Amino acid sequence: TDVDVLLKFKESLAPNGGDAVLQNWVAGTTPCNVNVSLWTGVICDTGDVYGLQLEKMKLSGLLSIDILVDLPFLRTLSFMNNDFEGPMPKIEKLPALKSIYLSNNRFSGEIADGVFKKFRSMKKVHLSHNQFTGRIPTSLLGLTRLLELRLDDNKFEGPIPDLRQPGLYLVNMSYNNLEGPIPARLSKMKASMFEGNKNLCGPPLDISCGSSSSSSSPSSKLTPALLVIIIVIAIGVLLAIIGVIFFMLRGSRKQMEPGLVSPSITKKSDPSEADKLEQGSVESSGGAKKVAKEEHGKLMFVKEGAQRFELQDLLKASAEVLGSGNFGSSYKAILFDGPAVVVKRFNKMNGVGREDFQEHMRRLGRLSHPSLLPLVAYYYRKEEKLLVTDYIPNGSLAHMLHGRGGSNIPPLDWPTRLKIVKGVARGLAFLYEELPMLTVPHGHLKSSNVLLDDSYEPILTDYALVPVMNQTHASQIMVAYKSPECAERGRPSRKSDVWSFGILILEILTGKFPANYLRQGRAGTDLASWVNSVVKEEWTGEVFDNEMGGTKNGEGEMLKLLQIGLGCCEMDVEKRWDLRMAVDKIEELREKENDEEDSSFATEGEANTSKAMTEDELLLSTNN
Ligand SMILES: Nc1ncnc2c1ncn2[C@@H]1O[C@H](COP(=O)(O)OP(=O)(O)OP(=O)(O)O)[C@@H](O)[C@H]1O
Repeated sequence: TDVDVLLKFKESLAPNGGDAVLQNWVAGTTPCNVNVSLWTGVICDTGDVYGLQLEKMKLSGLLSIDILVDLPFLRTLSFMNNDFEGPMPKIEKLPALKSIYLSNNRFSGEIADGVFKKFRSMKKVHLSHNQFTGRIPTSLLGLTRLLELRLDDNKFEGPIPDLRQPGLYLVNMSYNNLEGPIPARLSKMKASMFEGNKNLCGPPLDISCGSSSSSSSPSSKLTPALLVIIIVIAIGVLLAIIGVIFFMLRGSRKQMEPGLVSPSITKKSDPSEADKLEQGSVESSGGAKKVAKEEHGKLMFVKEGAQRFELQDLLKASAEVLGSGNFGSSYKAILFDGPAVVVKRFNKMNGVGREDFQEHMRRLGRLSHPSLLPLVAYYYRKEEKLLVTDYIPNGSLAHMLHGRGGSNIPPLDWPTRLKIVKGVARGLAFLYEELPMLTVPHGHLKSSNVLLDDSYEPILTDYALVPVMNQTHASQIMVAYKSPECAERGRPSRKSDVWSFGILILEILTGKFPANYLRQGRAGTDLASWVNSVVKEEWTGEVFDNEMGGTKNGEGEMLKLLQIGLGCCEMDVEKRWDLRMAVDKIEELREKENDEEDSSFATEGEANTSKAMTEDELLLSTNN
């Protein structure tokens, strides 16, 4: 049974730390109750074991995943962020897997070329940050449904196989010893996905492949006989192409009826999107179909220990509209015998397949940090998605900064504002660490998405949603996508969230509301002028919110925070601080100045911030 298999697996992990972390894997109990997982790290689908997610558990030693062959519904395995070592685990024994995550361990050695030969549905292969050597297995070429391939930070060598999968949208080969041309299919990916290699060439890198190939095949080798053969082959190929085009034209003329032609064209032009749209209904395995049926109309709980309720309970509960945001509406619902929860209804996620959605929600469900609002449950239907979280009564930072109106709630003082910035910084650092696969781990950091608890500690919400967003909407709506690099080049970077954080810091310090700028389409440039105005005012000393109390002896620290904000708001991504640096500098801040001046700040920090420039340079850089 599943229990026997899992217990055997636990036994294999026992000397590796498994006993300590898998304490509730106990004989006589069951791992799954329908879709609710009762054993740590087990993912359940309609009572079956669908996956294992044993991440960041300090597990070490060898990993014997071949023990798991007797779990017929096993489709996903993750052992990321542990300390496993030894050769590539025998994943080929589990050919039904759809995703395998082994990143951030100490696996080593060569991977057999045929390892991926038997997989039919493999979509995600993550092997980053290990010590794999040798060539990249060419059997990856046969994974027709592959979406994500991460091999970065290993010691792979030789050429990159000619990957051509249409749905492949994430590839990271950086920091290996790879060489040769980058396959044409990958030429539109970010250059950073290939950096740190010995000898890769061709787009997206700025290194041309020309010189090495011409030196290896000098023209002197082209004897007249060889030339004749090449010409004959070329003519043959040309004739064949003309023939194919001729027949295709004849065929398509016959079929050219509008209603029939357009759907197939749409599907072919973006197979990954079509694939995603159809997931859930096209799945051929009985298991997946069963899931689709069972889950229909069901709330899926991801937070351990959360009080359970049904969708019906939510519908019956008294509800209050909290607001209508960019994604849809948010409601507060007070359950009959339970807590108040917030239900956020998303209408911009329609392109996401059920499995991708579930997988991401489960990942979010496992995140636990005092500065993050935990996801409690989700609801998936093709046309509609709901996310359920706890209700936080104190409202948002946006409300506290800009919406107190005539109420007698006092304005936030400097120590509280600093506490909020520190909490946000820690939450962001946690997201960056836990979700290294996301370019923008938060994606939507703004003051209405920073809620405040009773003691004004910040709680971030609406984070890490980019992977389940419709990409067009993500780029139109999400705050990180309003960063200058997105406005200019249409692409976010690892520092786009830092930019949003910088804007938030400036908002907290100045009390001004950047949302007016964010709403406009050309936010990158409009916000640049806002930052610019902040910079100008700093020089006249009027930049800080005059409602902010508790500033006595804190002005120096406030100024430092302002510099951090500006360092995060650098238009130029290269010059912009990275998150780690911002977080470290924020942690050093105090409410009041000490007598001894903190010199470390001035050296490293100022060298990189706008503050180190003259006013003219500053205005120039923010105008760019
Ligand atoms: N869990 C929660 N507890 C209390 N208030 C919340 C909660 N989640 C959201 N809110 C508040 O409800 C209001 C609506 O939130 P919603 O997330 O729908 O929109 P938004 O944050 O204004 O915009 P966007 O859709 O771009 O995130 C906001 O004022 C927000 O601060």
